[in-house]
Amino acid sequence: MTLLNRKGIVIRTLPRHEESTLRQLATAGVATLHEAFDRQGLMAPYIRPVQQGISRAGNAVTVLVTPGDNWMFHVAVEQCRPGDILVVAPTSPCGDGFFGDLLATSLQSRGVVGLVGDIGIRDSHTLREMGFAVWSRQVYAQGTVKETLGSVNVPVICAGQLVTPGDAVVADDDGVVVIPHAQVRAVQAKAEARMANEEAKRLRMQSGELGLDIYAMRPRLAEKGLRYYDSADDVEI
Ligand SMILES: O=C([O-])CC(=O)C(=O)O
Ligand SMILES: [Mg+2]
Repeated sequence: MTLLNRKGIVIRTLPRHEESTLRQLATAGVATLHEAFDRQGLMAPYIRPVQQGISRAGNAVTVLVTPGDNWMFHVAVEQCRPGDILVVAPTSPCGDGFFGDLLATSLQSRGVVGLVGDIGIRDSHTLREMGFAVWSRQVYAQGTVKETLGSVNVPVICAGQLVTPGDAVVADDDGVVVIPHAQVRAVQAKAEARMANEEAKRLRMQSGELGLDIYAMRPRLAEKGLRYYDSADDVEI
């Protein structure tokens, strides 16, 4: 029986990754991991960072919230450990300001590396100042209440992606990617190979070599019918 979007539940345990794995994932970054994961795993592009230049990877602690109600954040904080990242999904679309610097302070004190949510957040200036990394659908000061149960650590759909507690969630300036726990090792290996390959290409491009030649693109472009002319006058009408 799936617990997807079931309310009124807190699961106390989740599978977690080694600190070194999370560090490597954060270094690889969202674009590389998405490619290494067969171009899967990306949350919708409306999820944006409130800061710039920060890359984070963590074990997903999921929070299912009712629109306009941030009660479950306080329940979630207690379940968090160092290296976790909070992933928040409302049961139906809501951009209220569920989260701000006070909750961030609480999460930071437990070693949580950031928050990703299909929600609104507030206190964005203070969040940047305190270095707590946040990715959200919008910044909106609208306050929320504490009346309705949601859940902590049940599977949720966040900005188009299924997130199961313990999945690796990686976020940077390019967006957010979710890698299911069991696939992290394989994706990480592919990402390492891809980074080595890109580094070799980067060196060749730095020295002025053309992508056209590095990738041997000329025959395929010709096959598709691409033609070169010395001047516009030479193009037959
Ligand atoms: O407390 C709230 O409702 C959200 C907030 O602004 C904070 O965490 O600072
Ligand atoms: Mg606040």
